Amino acid sequence: MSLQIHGLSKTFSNGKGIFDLRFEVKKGEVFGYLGPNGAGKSTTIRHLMGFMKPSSGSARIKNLDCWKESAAIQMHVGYLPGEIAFLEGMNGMQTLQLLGEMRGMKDLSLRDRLIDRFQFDVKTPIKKMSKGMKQKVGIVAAFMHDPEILILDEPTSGLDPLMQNEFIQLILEEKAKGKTILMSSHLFEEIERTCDRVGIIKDGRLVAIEEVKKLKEAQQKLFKVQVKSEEDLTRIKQSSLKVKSVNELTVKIDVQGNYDELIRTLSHCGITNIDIDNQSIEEMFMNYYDRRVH
Ligand SMILES: Nc1ncnc2c1ncn2[C@@H]1O[C@H](COP(=O)(O)OP(=O)(O)OP(=O)(O)O)[C@@H](O)[C@H]1O
Repeated sequence: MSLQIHGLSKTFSNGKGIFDLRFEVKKGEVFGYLGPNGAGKSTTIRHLMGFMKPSSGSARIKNLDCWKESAAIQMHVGYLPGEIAFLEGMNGMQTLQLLGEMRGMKDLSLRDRLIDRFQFDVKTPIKKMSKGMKQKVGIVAAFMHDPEILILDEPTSGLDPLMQNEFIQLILEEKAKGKTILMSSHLFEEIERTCDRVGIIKDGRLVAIEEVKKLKEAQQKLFKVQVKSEEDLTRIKQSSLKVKSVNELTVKIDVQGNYDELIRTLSHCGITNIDIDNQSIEEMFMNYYDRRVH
């Protein structure tokens, strides 16, 4: 296991925090960490980076305790914070140079390739940079030393769609190289395209851990079928199909996985049109967000 969270709890003085979190991220896995605002994603990540001491439980990376052995851990990890704090008065390149020196980096070729890839002017003073530009500096800083583990807190916030796509490609390349990645996100598309599993956190508690592949298999499809006659409608209503609504001769049918009954029933009907809507992964996640946790 690359990363283990075992009964991790942190209670802030206002009673908020994270409570008894338990999950693991395997070597070579991309794990998405999802949840609404204030759910506890950044707090979990801060524990992984050794910036916060747990109230109880532990976070471990490469079998090292994240609080007690944070310096050793940071050598293996690339970290992109949710809110990046930069030193005043420096430009992008000076910032990356300083961070590189702190890591004792000799080979700067990956850094320079990343700068080219994310297309930003490194000579711009940080304080004049837009949020997206600062985010790009942060991405380069997280990846430039080719770390084996990446911990990324909302990595694409502030990036435009083109750059979000570039970032997704970068994650897929790193994944192919066997890197272990934990990333928090609000963006379902980026999770769907990159992650093997997702953990869903709400009010500081983990409400679900799912394989993205399984989620996709469980995806519901809504068939909007227009039939020729009232008799066709009756045939559909009398079947075991899950009819969601009927409007004149158009019927909406929910289908999940099993298509046999749908095909059998429709084969006896006159059909004038069929449209299919896929339930988005986002809608599926929303079901988890709405679940009450006791
Ligand atoms: N240092 C702190 N002192 C008190 N409360 C805190 C502290 N840090 C976080 N919290 C609270 O803990 C909860 C979890 O916050 P956290 O920043 O981890 O959420 P998040 O899931 O990262 O949210 P977002 O998506 O908005 O970034 C929130 O209610 C937040 O207000």
